[in-house]
Amino acid sequence: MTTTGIGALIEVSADGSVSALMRSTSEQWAAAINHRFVRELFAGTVDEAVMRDYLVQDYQFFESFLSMLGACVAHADELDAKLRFARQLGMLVADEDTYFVDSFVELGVDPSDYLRPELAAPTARFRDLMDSAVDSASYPQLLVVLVVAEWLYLDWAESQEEVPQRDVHRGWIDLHRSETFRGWVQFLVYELERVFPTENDHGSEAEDLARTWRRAVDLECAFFDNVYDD
Ligand SMILES: Cc1ncc(C[n+]2csc(CCO)c2C)c(N)n1
Repeated sequence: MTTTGIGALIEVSADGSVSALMRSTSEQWAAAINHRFVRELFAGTVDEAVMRDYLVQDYQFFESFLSMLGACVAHADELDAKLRFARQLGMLVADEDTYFVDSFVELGVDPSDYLRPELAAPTARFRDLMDSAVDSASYPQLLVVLVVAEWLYLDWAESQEEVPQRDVHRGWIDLHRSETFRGWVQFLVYELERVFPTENDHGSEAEDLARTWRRAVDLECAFFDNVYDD
């Protein structure tokens, strides 16, 4: 076992499939975890409208994300894994949803503004990608999207020590950098390595998964870029 450079908090086998996926997107990954939004979040200087916009769009992302976890309860190939996904769903309802709702109050965003907003293009594309993974009923496809979305967030949240003062900023960082969150990401990575199809048996399935991986990393960058675009 060894670690890669970026994503070093998580153990991956150096000659495994996940390591190869990681290498294929190292530049885009680095661009995402060092994004202006991340730097301003740590500094506590994110413009109020940018923070509002980001969280409103991310709440829409969150909805499809929950569907993916539900699909993993349905399609994981082992009982232990199903139980792990079910526990994560329960935790998200308690912690993540509470953060969103409290933050919308702090930022003065009404339910009418955050429940059915117009989707930005990256949000719509991300939702399409997640909804396709759900429709595929394929555990590896679901895992690829989950690993990118969760590992990349762990990576940026652990990238700096000092946290900002305000709840809305600090809370978003803290949600993604606990020991528990790291354990969850490690679980996802082990699962993806375990079920990843071997080239010989399923060459085209492996290519499909690699495509999904690259698309997810690109969309993470686009999701951050979008809040500065208008
Ligand atoms: C665009 C975007 N990508 C990834 C995440 C990460 N994420 C989604 S749900 C969740 C809860 C933890 O299991 C986390 C960390 C995000 N929020 N927004």
